[in-house]
Amino acid sequence: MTVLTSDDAARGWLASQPGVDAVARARLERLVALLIDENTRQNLVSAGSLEHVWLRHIADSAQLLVHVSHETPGPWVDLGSGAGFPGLVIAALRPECEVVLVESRTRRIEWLTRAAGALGLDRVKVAGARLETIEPFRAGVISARAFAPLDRLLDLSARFSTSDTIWLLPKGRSARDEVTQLQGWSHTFHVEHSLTDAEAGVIVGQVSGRVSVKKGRKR
Ligand SMILES: C[S@@+](CC[C@H](N)C(=O)[O-])C[C@H]1O[C@@H](n2cnc3c(N)ncnc32)[C@H](O)[C@@H]1O
Repeated sequence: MTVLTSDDAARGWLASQPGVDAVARARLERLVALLIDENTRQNLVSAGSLEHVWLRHIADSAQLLVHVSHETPGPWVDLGSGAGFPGLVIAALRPECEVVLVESRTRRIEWLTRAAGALGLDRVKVAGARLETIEPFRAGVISARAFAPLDRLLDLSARFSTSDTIWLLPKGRSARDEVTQLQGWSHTFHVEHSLTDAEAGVIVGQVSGRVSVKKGRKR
């Protein structure tokens, strides 16, 4: 199991990924510079995490691409994008893919819009509203980092999912428990290990719909 433990290792890993050419790396460098600057004005990410920004935010986001193929159709919908993780990193690495960033806080909406513009990511759409109010559409991929527990995430966003939609959910240490305890959904979720944290997992899978849960049965 590979686990990256430093910014140097994270940058080396990124450079080795298919399709991550000099242009893509330059886009990520620019994103990091913009983030560090904006973080002096609003609290997008913790100051401590900026000391390891390539590991904690850039590689942590980019690792999701390992679980989809280049042909996986969009749009890629990132829920609760906040500072832009993972959504802006995905857009920077796959500029041809339509990426929808869902975010409700005004200053973060402004940041996401500005950053996407500065990076020339014209296939990024910032859906600046509460997720609950957004008209449903069919997502090719749904991602969400630090947004909501799995059961709530499904309740909020399954309306964007078809049985083909791939869900990619970086979940920290709770990943396995969240999948085990999930009830009421027919799904193929499993947990992949995180490349950036030995204790963390990424929930990967598809959802085919709700199922009824029988209550009160004892084995
Ligand atoms: C903890 S932050 C995580 C941000 C980012 N995904 C990351 O990992 O760095 C959660 C983000 O979700 C946004 N958010 C929370 N509830 C939301 C909702 N119902 N609709 C849209 N955005 C929401 C918050 O404003 C915040 O920016």
